Amino acid sequence: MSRPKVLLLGKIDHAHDAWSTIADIADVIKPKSTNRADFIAECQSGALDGISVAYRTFDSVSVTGKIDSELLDHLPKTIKFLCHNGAGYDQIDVQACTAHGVHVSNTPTAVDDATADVTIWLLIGALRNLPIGIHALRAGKWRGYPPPALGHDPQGKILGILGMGGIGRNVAAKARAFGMRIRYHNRSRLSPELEEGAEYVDFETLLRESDVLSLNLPLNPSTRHSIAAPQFALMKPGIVIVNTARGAVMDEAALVDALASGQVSSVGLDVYENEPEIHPGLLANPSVLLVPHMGTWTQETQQKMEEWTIDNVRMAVKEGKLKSIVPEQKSLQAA
Ligand SMILES: O=CC(=O)O
Repeated sequence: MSRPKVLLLGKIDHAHDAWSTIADIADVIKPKSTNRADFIAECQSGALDGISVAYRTFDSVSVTGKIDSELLDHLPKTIKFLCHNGAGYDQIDVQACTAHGVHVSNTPTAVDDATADVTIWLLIGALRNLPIGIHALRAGKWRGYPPPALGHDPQGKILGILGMGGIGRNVAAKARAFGMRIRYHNRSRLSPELEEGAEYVDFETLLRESDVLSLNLPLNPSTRHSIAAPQFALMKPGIVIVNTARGAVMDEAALVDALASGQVSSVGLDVYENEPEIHPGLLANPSVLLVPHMGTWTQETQQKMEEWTIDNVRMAVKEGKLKSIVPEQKSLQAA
């Protein structure tokens, strides 16, 4: 019997030992292409024929483009599993994968601590006006007393969390240590054990009453621009917003307007609507805290994410199922 074939889209940077175990159970194929047109031609040439499982990284989008219907039409019909290294899988059209019989996995839980840590860092930094101080110091404008804009303490403030999955709950746990009062909105209310005292509120109440809003929801067609001009208008004036989810869950141009009017006093952002481009209005604003998509950017977490993805590849090859199939496809896989 011929050996299973696994397609590697992107590269393994950390979990080399775990990846080497895949070579024991399957032939690994790496595409030669460096752009979508060539990749499609490579599929058409038959070079990838017979693959049943693919491992993909976030950066491999530069080779394949989005995993959409067009691409799936060109991939060999033998592909049944797509193992994505990352928590967010907005580069993948899951509906199209389902229609093509491809099951998709991501890396939940592996990213929770690192992403929540950066969320808290951005939250405290934005709340305390640290960017203004940092800019003043670097511009040689520090005269021995802090710049005039006073920050705010987190203690007693309402933190509204939009999206209470693993990352949202981890943010809540960490924010409690800073004395914040936690409220959340989610597609569905959590069990009391998962809520751990966080108060479930409707979306509008979350917007109207939060002092700080943390965006921790996945990006998909129904969450795109969840926060746009009408939502900014409902918010408590002077709110602080933190986004470590995906840029496009918020309308970046409307955010720039809300900052200019003072409706939003500051933001801490790890993600942007058109990465790696950043709206010039954000770059020009000294009171916003911006980092370049570094939520999971630690040695330990990158290693965990690769190992998690490799576990999915191994299960797909050996058992024909995934360790962490994405929620939209849960019903397609028997427990
Ligand atoms: O952005 C990081 C991830 O989706 O894992």
